[in-house]
Amino acid sequence: MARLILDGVEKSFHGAPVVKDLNLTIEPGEFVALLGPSGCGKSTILRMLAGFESVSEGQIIHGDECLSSMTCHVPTEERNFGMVFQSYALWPHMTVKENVAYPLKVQKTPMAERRKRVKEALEIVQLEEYADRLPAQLSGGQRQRVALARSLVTEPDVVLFDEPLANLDRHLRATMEETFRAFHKRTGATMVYVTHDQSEAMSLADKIAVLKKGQLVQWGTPQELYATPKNTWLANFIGRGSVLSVAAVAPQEYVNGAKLYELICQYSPEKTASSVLVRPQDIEFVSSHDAALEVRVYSCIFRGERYDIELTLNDGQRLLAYSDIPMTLENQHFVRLGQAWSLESES
Ligand SMILES: Nc1ncnc2c1ncn2[C@@H]1O[C@H](COP(=O)(O)OP(=O)(O)OP(=O)(O)O)[C@@H](O)[C@H]1O
Repeated sequence: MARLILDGVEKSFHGAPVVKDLNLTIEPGEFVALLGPSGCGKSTILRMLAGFESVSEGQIIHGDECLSSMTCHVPTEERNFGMVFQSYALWPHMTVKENVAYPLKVQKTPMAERRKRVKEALEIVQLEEYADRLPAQLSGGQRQRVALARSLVTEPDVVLFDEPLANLDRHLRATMEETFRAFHKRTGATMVYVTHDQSEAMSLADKIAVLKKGQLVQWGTPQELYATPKNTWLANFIGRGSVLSVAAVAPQEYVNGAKLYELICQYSPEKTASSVLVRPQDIEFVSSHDAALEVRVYSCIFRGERYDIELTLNDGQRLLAYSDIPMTLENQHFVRLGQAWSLESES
């Protein structure tokens, strides 16, 4: 197993850049998500990793081998990468076991070894009993598990996933996330997973590369992205919370409750302002007016385990808080904010 490095990778189509100066080092066995809105270049990056696309600049290195650069290009079939697509891409006329065996057939693996590996792969995705069925006789989740099994029979160093859960319903997605986690643990392969769903990326990946318009916005663990997002765009994209305009403060630092109270009170739209992220769990409803903000209830939504309360500050800004009990619209309350994270303005 080897490290996968994207070093200054760029991609342009007809002169229009879609991936810009991308630098990522993916450690062996890491589960990495490429996350971003539609059109940000995720699939293009995956296609360059797979070898379906060349790079316009920079290089992709795996271990000590150059996979792609201006001067080299290792073809897809020589990369030993597995691939799983949104559309499953199964052969409809082949049974489950024939589909799973297909990459081994192409590699001309001896029959006995082929049987053994197919059996093992079907075991990992818990589809042994379905080996003789055709894809049309399976559910969406089962078809995606066949695609998973097929991606791992060749014992790939890296498995690439392009929105593999996009066609499944919410319940099945949760089950499949479990399958992916188990699959990763069992195989230990490096995984690169494209998604536009932040909760999917957060729950599956060791590290996430968040992309916007072909550019890397932030690269870090899910916990880092949640706790210390770089800018206002990322703060709005990852997790739940409120971005507030406050009086000027240095970016990329935690602001404690007392300081935050001052910054909110000193804020005026005419002066230089900063943005801070306040997570709902850092908002406390209090009875004392002392160093507390006056708010009004704008909306109250039941979420099962709690209520989402949207509050309006005196200057009209909105703040999302949680409550165990419902609150009446327009009622006045006082809140104290425990802390906030200061953000860079969006570039
Ligand atoms: N072969 C191509 N020729 C020209 N433009 C392309 C080509 N492939 C992708 N693009 C453009 O590159 C940009 C990035 O596309 P890409 O499919 O990588 O985005 P994405 O983040 O995966 O989006 P989605 O989540 O919608 O699949 C888009 O503007 C797209 O139109």
